[in-house]
Amino acid sequence: MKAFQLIALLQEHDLYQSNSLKSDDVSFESLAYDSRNVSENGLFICKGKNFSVDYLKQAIANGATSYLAETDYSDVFSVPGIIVNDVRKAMSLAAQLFFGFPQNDLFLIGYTGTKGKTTSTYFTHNILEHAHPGEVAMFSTIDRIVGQGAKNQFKAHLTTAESFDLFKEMREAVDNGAKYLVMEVASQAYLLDRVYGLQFDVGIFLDITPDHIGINEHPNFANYLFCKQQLLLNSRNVVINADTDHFDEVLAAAQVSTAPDHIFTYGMNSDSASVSITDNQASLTASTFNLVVNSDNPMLASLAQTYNVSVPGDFNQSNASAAILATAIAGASADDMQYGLANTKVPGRMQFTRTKNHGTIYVDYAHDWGSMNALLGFLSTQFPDQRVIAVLGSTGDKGEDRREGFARALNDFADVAYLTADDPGHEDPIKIAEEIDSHIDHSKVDTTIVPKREDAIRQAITGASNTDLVVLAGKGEDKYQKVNGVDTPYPSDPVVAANVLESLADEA
Ligand SMILES: CC(=O)N[C@H]1[C@@H](OP(=O)(O)OP(=O)(O)OC[C@H]2O[C@@H](n3ccc(=O)[nH]c3=O)[C@H](O)[C@@H]2O)O[C@H](CO)[C@@H](O)[C@@H]1O[C@H](C)C(=O)N[C@@H](C)C(=O)N[C@H](CCC(=O)O)C(=O)O
Ligand SMILES: Nc1ncnc2c1ncn2[C@@H]1O[C@H](COP(=O)(O)OP(=O)(O)OP(=O)(O)O)[C@@H](O)[C@H]1O
Repeated sequence: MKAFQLIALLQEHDLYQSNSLKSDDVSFESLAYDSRNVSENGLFICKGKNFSVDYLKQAIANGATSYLAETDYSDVFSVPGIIVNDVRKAMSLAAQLFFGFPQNDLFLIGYTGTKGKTTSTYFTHNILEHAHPGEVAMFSTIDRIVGQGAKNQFKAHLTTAESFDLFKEMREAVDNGAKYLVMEVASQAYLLDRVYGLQFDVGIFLDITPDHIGINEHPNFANYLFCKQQLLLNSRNVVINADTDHFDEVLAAAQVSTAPDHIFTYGMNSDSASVSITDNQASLTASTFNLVVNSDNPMLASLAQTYNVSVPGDFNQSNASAAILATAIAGASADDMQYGLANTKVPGRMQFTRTKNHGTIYVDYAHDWGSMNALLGFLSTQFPDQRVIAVLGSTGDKGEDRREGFARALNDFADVAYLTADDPGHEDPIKIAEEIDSHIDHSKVDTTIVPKREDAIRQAITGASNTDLVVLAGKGEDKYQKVNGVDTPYPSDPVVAANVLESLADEA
């Protein structure tokens, strides 16, 4: 990457301020935002609220020959700098340039929403993989897929990676033959300019409920909604859930930059949506629905079919419909969609085990009011004769208002609750459980506080009869508990449940 190319790009975006390079013809052979990862002849990016000049010092010692920053450090270091007025935006552009604009070789699908991003991303990946085997990359909260084989699949650190990592992984995917990329776009991605300058072929808005508001996240709900809407403003085609809260505002935001024939909507029994979900039938382990096409757009005509979804929950029919529209725009057939939806499992999302004597056990990632309400509401309304037994906690150090929300969902839909630890952080898990408990209506919910999660799961499963629905909520397949700033090893909910069933001689 030549310095003059970067400077020209920064100027185009009104980000450039000055430089102290001897010549703008110099090249950089590496780029890094972490001083520990700098290599020879590198450009080091100084960013972040915890940034310290010591990192720049270390970067120089490790081979940085220049830096990109909002602050001019020429009175401290002799190494020259490129000074900009917004280093996060500049980092995204530098990464795109350094990795050769990999997005230009990809059909790019992005999902935003408080809930359903990971599930819809998995659905989309599997539909497109059926249509184009080996050509579909996926960046989800759980994992990244940048090519074939185990070496090209790895765990994710963030839902949406820092721009540098994002474009690096995109480059790897393109070099491995990817032509499609489906990714989750967290609201923080726009808050922190991780996807600055990126144009999506399809941007999908799944839903919004208050969450992710607080220190290190969004200052208020208006900012959370604003950031989510940015995906629509940066997408050529837009798909919106007609049943989402704030639908009118979301649609109005999309209409600012997208022509009406590139805006698609879906909803439950909604005549005004482009496609509507009808005749939905749910079992404990799967569901089926029909899609009715209300639009005269010929691209949608073949979507009027029956679809089977192998991840239970009526909310997953909504996620499936989003994936159907997104992949239709990408050129997939109804056959690809039917195959993909019927053959997708999502780790830690509505993962179920049917036992012989202790009911059906669900491991699910629900960890805020919106998801808990959808999950418990689905089970208790669809299967009103079966008891719902929930095991849950609430994370420490953040989202305190989730605690009251969990109690509300339990009051509305649960019969029995075991309140326990879920990433307590620097807080006492018993105090968190007591806070949830203080909002519970004990005439409706039989509640027990059990500090250790393994014990809570054991008690819940042991006490369940063969018609009960046992929900282990919040941690999915996580193999750790965050305690006092440390990821403390934890076997994971599915493993704990399997061990309990083994000891009860009640494996499915
Ligand atoms: C608030 C926030 O998003 N912070 C992210 C951000 O931190 P930051 O830019 O403030 O960086 P920092 O941690 O203050 O460090 C300053 C800089 O010094 C560098 N450094 C640090 C140490 C050193 O020795 N040398 C060095 O150069 C760091 O690499 C960094 O560039 O950049 C870091 C990586 O560069 C991220 O790890 C970090 O995510 C934190 C861990 C986080 O938890 N973020 C959450 C809120 C988040 O982004 N969540 C979303 C949404 C999830 C959802 O929808 O559910 C996500 O996309 O995951
Ligand atoms: N459309 C939906 N509406 C409400 N709840 C949902 C929906 N889809 C999934 N859920 C619930 O939310 C949980 C998380 O789902 P998923 O991982 O797909 O969403 P996400 O947006 O990636 O979540 P997060 O941001 O918490 O990682 C599920 O385990 C389920 O309980």
